[in-house]
Amino acid sequence: MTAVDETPAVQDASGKPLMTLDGVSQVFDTKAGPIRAVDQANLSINPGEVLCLVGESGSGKTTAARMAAGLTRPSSGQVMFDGTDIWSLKKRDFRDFRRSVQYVHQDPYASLNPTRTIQQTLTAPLLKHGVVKGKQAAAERAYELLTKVDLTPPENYLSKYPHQLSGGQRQRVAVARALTLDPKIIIADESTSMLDVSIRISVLAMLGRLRDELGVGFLFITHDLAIAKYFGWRGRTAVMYLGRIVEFGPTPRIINAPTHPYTRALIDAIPEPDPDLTRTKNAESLRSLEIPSLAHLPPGCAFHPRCGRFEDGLCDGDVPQLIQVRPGQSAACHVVARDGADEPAA
Ligand SMILES: Nc1ncnc2c1ncn2[C@@H]1O[C@H](COP(=O)(O)OP(=O)(O)OP(=O)(O)O)[C@@H](O)[C@H]1O
Repeated sequence: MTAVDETPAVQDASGKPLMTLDGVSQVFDTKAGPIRAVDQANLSINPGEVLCLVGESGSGKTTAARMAAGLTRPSSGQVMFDGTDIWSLKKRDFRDFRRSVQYVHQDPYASLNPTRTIQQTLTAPLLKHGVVKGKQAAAERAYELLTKVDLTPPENYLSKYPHQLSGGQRQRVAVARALTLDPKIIIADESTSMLDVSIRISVLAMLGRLRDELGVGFLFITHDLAIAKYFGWRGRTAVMYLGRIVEFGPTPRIINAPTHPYTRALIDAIPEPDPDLTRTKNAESLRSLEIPSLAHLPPGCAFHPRCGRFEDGLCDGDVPQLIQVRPGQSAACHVVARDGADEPAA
């Protein structure tokens, strides 16, 4: 088994991922002391690829996504886009980068301007960035975008305000707005978690269609592995725990053949088992349900106080490194590193 400094990436014909997070960390000063919300994360997104970031609340998903979007600057490490560190870009190039990477929030109600109609919401960025010339062309494009996100007939929506729409409709408008600037990557941050199940499924289906039709890459953030499975099956998934990536690999492997005890526990915790999800032979036993504070991380593996496979002296010593455990799949677990990963079921 070899240590991986960089998460192995499926690359495009040019051989380069579109975006990489290269050893990025984010430290926040809090009342309880400094916390590492993200600690030396390596991730890459290839053109048109879905990369899912999965973990419980507080694991650092949003913090990582905000760094990827250029909304916050990492405390250390680099965010590379098209081969360049985004924080070394000149102002105009940085603006272009921000256009290329669009963020869709969990709560569109908070991100859509309540005083703008849907038409104004969609035409403002088109006109501001000169994507189209003139109000008529902008209105036509807004019409097309609403059709793309299945808000039809568009004339029923263009003059409405966000509060006149349902949650699912607002989320579709937020996606349409993200599409106004022809992004190369969409960061979808728990973007369906506030929706009822049936609406969530229809919004996910719409996003999946856009993923396939537009060839846009996704950084797809969710606490729910079943949703990562649904949306990111052909992509890769990174599992985060307390600021660190603990397992990474092709989504089918993460779902059907997880190796890290934390990933296995997440799969066991899915309340209504998806019949396709292969359950680990024995449900992963946890010693504790309590998540440690980022301000007082346990020594060694941060998961060790909860882990059923904890070994005294092994797991509470050094921080485990993310190492390759199967081709394309890596995990940060001392026990898996020592014993090797089981062969996945055929
Ligand atoms: N600006 C900030 N200042 C201080 N602490 C922060 C800040 N932003 C996030 N944190 C802390 O960093 C940790 C990671 O937060 P983050 O929002 O990235 O996690 P998450 O996995 O996205 O969780 P959730 O699903 O609840 O959004 C949390 O402990 C959070 O309280």
